[in-house]
Amino acid sequence: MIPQQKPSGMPFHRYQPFKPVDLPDRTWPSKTITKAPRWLSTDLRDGNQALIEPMDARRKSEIFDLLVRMGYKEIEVGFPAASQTDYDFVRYLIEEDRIPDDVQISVLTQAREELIERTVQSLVGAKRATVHLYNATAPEFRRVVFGVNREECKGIAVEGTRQVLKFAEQYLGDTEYFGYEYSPEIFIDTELDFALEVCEAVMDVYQPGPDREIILNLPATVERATPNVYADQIEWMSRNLSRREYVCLSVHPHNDRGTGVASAELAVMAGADRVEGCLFGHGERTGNVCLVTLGLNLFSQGVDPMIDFSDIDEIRRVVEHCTQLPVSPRHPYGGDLVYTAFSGSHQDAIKKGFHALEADAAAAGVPVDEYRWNVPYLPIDPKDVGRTYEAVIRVNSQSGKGGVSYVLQRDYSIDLPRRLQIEFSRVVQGYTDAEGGEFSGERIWEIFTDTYLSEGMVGIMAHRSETTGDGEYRISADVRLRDEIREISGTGNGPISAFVDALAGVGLKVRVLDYSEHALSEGGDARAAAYVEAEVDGRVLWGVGINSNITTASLKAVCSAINRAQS
Ligand SMILES: CC(=O)SCCNC(=O)CCNC(=O)[C@H](O)C(C)(C)COP(=O)(O)OP(=O)(O)OC[C@H]1O[C@@H](n2cnc3c(N)ncnc32)[C@H](O)[C@@H]1OP(=O)(O)O
Ligand SMILES: CC(C)C(=O)C(=O)O
Ligand SMILES: [Mg+2]
Repeated sequence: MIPQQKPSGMPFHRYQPFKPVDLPDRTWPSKTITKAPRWLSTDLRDGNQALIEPMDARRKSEIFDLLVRMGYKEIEVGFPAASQTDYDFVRYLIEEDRIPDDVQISVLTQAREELIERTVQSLVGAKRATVHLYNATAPEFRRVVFGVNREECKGIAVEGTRQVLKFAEQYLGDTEYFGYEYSPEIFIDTELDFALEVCEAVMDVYQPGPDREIILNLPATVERATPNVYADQIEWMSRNLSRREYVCLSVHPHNDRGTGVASAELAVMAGADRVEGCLFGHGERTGNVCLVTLGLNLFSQGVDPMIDFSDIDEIRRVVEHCTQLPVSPRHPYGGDLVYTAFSGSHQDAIKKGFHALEADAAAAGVPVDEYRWNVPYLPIDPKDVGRTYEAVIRVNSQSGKGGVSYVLQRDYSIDLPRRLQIEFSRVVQGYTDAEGGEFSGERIWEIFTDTYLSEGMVGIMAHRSETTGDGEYRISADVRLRDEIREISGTGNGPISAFVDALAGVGLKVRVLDYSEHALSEGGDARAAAYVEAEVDGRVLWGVGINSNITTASLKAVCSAINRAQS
């Protein structure tokens, strides 16, 4: 019988399900995103307001420069009426001419006259600037926070918009492009007809038109619904707003349910033109939607994100430094572990995938870096975001032969035959089980040399050989047998069989089952690795020899197999 789950005893009755939107002819589910939306980074505002230690001017400046370098063209730089630091930072950007001509900065304000005036004043001298005004419109906020009815709530937005225009006219005559953004905060919980009514009233004041767009930003201030509901809300607004061609419909998802990225993506499918978020998802509580994830999700679908993520570690370094918060090792695209496989079956598939990619690219005559990416378990090529392949395969107790042999090949050019891979991976498994944790390339090499290359009962000191007229191979060799040096000789059809014959003369019985070899390096000091699978005393095991002389390497491999049989 299937085990039965039991009631948790948790007070779930205190919560209500989110009401779906009645939109049976919704179109977004069959849409595909084919181009990047407009992005706005609010790292310096929403991101900053949620930090344990808000950024000082130097840190803000670092983030601003990073965003500009990455290609963000719309950047919310602060809440100037909040603090002197925020105000001064906006002034610094303008007065020190730090804002490129093609970057639109924006600043946020509550709909309160004195705050609006100070906010607009902070922008004096800016070539391009947007004032972003917000007021909460959801029923609970109208009732509890503001104590207003619908009409009064709409009045706050309308009056705030008038004041923005008044102060913009008073202070921003020299601004080449003045933009206006309005957010009905808590849009996600606002009755759709009311959100529409407020937005229309704001537009009636602002009068958007050709070359006078209005940004209507519809935030999931606290993400409370599944992403499909948010998408329905956005499609509904997009269909019902008047003057739609002059409206830039913007979304601002937070991540309370952990579905901020899905919400943003479905919202774009539903008609949103613009997305607000933060690098690595900083922002209030669980954060704003992550701009890195959104951008690289597009990239992974063959769509240009219009943002440069090619040095993801540098982006992460700056963000971690400025926010003083770490990025999770599991964070999509940027975390330390996201291009890493520890587990055996993943490593095996990745290793095969890399080989197939190289072979397919070569067959197509295309450089591998340009060839269509298709490697199991790796949604994008780590190199495309500036990572190397070094950290892709890492070894612990979950790893299999693929991982262990990949590391040996990558770090030491050792290309183990398949059955030796299996044998050695069991050896490594014994250590990982016993010691736990991750095993570095050096540690694996140490185990490899201890297992196959260390001295044992028998060792080869020197050898001489000749081929007779009838093709027979004769060898005489000086071997160390326990503590004695012995000269032994034998014949065969090659060095290995002749050596095996010679060993039989001193009572060491070996039957060679398989043999392979390869060069380890190129040039004058080239060394070779030889691998011998042998039956010794009824046991089948592998031996390895490494030497600059390939014959010596193969004789060492035979000795290695014998020594292993003694252990
Ligand atoms: C969803 C968001 O992220 S919104 C952005 C939130 N960010 C911030 O708040 C950071 C910056 N804010 C601040 O530094 C401060 O709030 C300040 C300086 C702007 C204002 O501070 P204070 O004047 O002390 O007001 P406080 O922050 O307590 O705001 C509450 C008052 O403003 C009103 N209010 C809040 N938001 C708004 C708004 N968007 N429009 C109009 N009034 C508002 C409240 O109803 C309340 O009024 P009351 O005092 O009459 O009850
Ligand atoms: C000010 C608004 C846009 C906001 O940050 C939110 O609603 O989350
Ligand atoms: Mg927000």
